[in-house]
Amino acid sequence: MFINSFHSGDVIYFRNLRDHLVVLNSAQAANDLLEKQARVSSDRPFGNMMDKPYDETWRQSRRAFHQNFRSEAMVKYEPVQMEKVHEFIRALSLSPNPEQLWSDISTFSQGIMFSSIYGLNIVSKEILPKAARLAADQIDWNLLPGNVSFKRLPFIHLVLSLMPNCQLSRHQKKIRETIDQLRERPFKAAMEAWVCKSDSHPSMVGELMSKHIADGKSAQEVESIKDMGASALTMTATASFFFAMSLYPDVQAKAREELDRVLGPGKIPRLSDRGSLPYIEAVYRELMRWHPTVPMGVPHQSTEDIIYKGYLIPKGATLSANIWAMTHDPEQFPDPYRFIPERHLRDDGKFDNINSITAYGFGRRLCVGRYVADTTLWLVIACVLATTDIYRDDGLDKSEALKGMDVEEYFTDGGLW
Ligand code: HEM
Repeated sequence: MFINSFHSGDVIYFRNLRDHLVVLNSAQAANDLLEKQARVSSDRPFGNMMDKPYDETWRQSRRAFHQNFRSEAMVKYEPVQMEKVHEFIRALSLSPNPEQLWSDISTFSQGIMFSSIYGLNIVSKEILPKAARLAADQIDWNLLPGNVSFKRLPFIHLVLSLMPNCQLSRHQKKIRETIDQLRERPFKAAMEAWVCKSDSHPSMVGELMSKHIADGKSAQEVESIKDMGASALTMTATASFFFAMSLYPDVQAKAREELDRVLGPGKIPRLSDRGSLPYIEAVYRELMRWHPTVPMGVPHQSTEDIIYKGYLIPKGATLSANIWAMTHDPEQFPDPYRFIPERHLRDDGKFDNINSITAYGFGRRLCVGRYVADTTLWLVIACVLATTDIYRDDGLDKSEALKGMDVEEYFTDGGLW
């Protein structure tokens, strides 16, 4: 039986134009459908900015990306990460005003990704940060269930090309231009820099190119990693961190106490200090829970009919994991709207593996950049807390900052901007 809409507690189904849309509201449903049924739920629906089909090209690029950015490979990027974090802290201390902060956060997040993926040292404080901000807006819009359903209408591309000035056509054009700025141009620049041997950082493009020259086989791998830039997400997470710290001065104070006690005052933390700084780790985990960067996940698509709890989820259905609902489940996280790092501290002093951080998604499509995002965010949190006092600049007493304030107003449906 196929029905037009159903709601089975943690799973919602509805139809938009020709799209079958399924929203998974619990970790259990996401686990049942995206992990256990990964063989038939790992495609991507056509039309959003991350719509790589589940095929051999995806497998190649995922393998290449994983080899370069798996947990054990992270150590080679630490010098670049530290250099960029230091630049960022210097920029904060030189121009500590809120307007400049957004630009510094964008430049920093882009800087790390462009160094480690492309081996490029970006100097522009204008074009790329602006493009990353635009991408964040567009990812926002693209990832909400149903927002790209119009792309499945027959002849829609022809119709849009005949109406270049309608709002939808202009929006699509803007997306193409942003992708060009963030993906194609840096890739070309990286290729040229590699040919000129001017690249001094270890980088993914550099390594793949060397491999390509050595075995003559991986040109397609090199080409395919163009799609692998998602630094807008690190950028929005970093911005959320500053926002959270401005609201929770008590968390800042506890974090600073731990840093001073364990490392000594004035010492800048390194990744090797991570295991001895549980409160900083808990701040990072809470940041990923409190405002997950992609609250509705990146949609998956079923490649076969799936029967779930007696309902038919048809082949081609879009499956969106409602990460927001999962990380705000009051049964699992009491008082879920408050930023409480202590909820992640356990008696045995251990933390779950980062693969279990819900914000990084599910199954075979789990964020492939999670280790680079994880180490970058940890470093920025630890280093900023060790050197910078973050507070609201609106004359409010720090302890009064939260009273009567609607925190959610500061966020869009998808990300932060
Ligand atoms: C705060 C940082 C980040 C968060 C919260 C995040 C989250 C996510 C999520 C939720 C997905 C979709 C998973 C799914 O389909 O279930 C994803 C996919 C992906 N992420 Fe991330 N991400 C972050 C940073 C990054 C970075 C820095 C990179 C690149 C260096 C990256 C590269 C990717 C790629 C390429 C995919 C698509 C994987 C695929 O389709 O196979 N991400 N990410």
